[in-house]
Amino acid sequence: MSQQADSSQLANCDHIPVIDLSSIDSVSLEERQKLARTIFDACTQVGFFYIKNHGIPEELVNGIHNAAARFFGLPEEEKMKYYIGNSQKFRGYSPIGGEKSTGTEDDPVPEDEAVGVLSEAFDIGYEVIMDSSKSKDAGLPLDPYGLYGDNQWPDEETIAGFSQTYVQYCISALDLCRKMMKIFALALGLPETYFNSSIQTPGVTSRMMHYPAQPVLGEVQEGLGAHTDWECFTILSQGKVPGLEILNHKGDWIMAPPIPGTLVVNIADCLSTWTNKTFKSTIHRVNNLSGEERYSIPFFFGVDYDATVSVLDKYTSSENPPCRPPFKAGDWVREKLSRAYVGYEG
Ligand SMILES: O=C(O)CCC(=O)C(=O)O
Ligand SMILES: [Fe+2]
Repeated sequence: MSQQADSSQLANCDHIPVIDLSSIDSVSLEERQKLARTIFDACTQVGFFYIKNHGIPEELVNGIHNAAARFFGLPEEEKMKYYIGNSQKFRGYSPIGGEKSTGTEDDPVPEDEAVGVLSEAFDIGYEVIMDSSKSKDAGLPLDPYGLYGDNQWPDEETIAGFSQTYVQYCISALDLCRKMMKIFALALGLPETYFNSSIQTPGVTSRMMHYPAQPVLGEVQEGLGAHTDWECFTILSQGKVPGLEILNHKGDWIMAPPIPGTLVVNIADCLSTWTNKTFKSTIHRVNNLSGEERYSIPFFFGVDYDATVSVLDKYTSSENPPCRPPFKAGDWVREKLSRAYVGYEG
């Protein structure tokens, strides 16, 4: 992996910075620009950073972790009522071994060698009620990519308050993501509103994940194989148990252990593409060697599925042509999802 990955997928560091987001809402442009410069450095050197003072209330973070532990604690046949294979939009429960390591673009795992991962997941996608910028009766856009809607929520009798808890978390996370897109625009020397027209009905997904403890690195399946994320960026709440690692340019896996009061942000493929890979979409994986159960909640923020992701002119030159031709975000995400599960293509 480390030999083949291009440098835009490798962190150029030995540690992951912690960034204080207190000034994200500052009325002072100067303060916001200062924050944007710090974020630019983290995105171009590491592709990962912790955020503190991020504005997602602690009780929502604790609530979503409790909901995840309750969901994964259900008997297998109960969880399978929400099996992802019932959905044409990649929404629902994927059992242990149900997802496979697909590798990265530069180093894909061949289809016949892909191994099921040692984790189980429950996946949801964008709903209008998760979006504080929308009225309750706003509709979803036309969806040629088959990715909006159709969440399979467990009913109240199975887990009381589950969907409300998850939706509340998503509202708060989505608000934060919209603010982050403004700071990213500023960091790239663009107007803060640059991405606004592309995040009207953003391609948001989130999942709860459960990683059972694995005894020894390399002797059993990985919790989650080496990969990059596909959307614009991810906000990850990883509870109290370590397991996440990122790959650096020396080929070392750097631990990204939980830091109380913080969340982890990582840049993903679409935002990396916009910047002609100036922002790193860094390779990461999960191995839970802690001896404890690990739960995490990634929140993947993407642009509208119908938005075009296209390398910004300012990041190209005759020596540095666009890394990819323009593409629709929905095409990109659906293609990746269709390869991620064992025996299921959506
Ligand atoms: O569980 C984690 O810490 C990371 C999960 C992750 O990388 C993913 O779901 O893409
Ligand atoms: Fe990831």
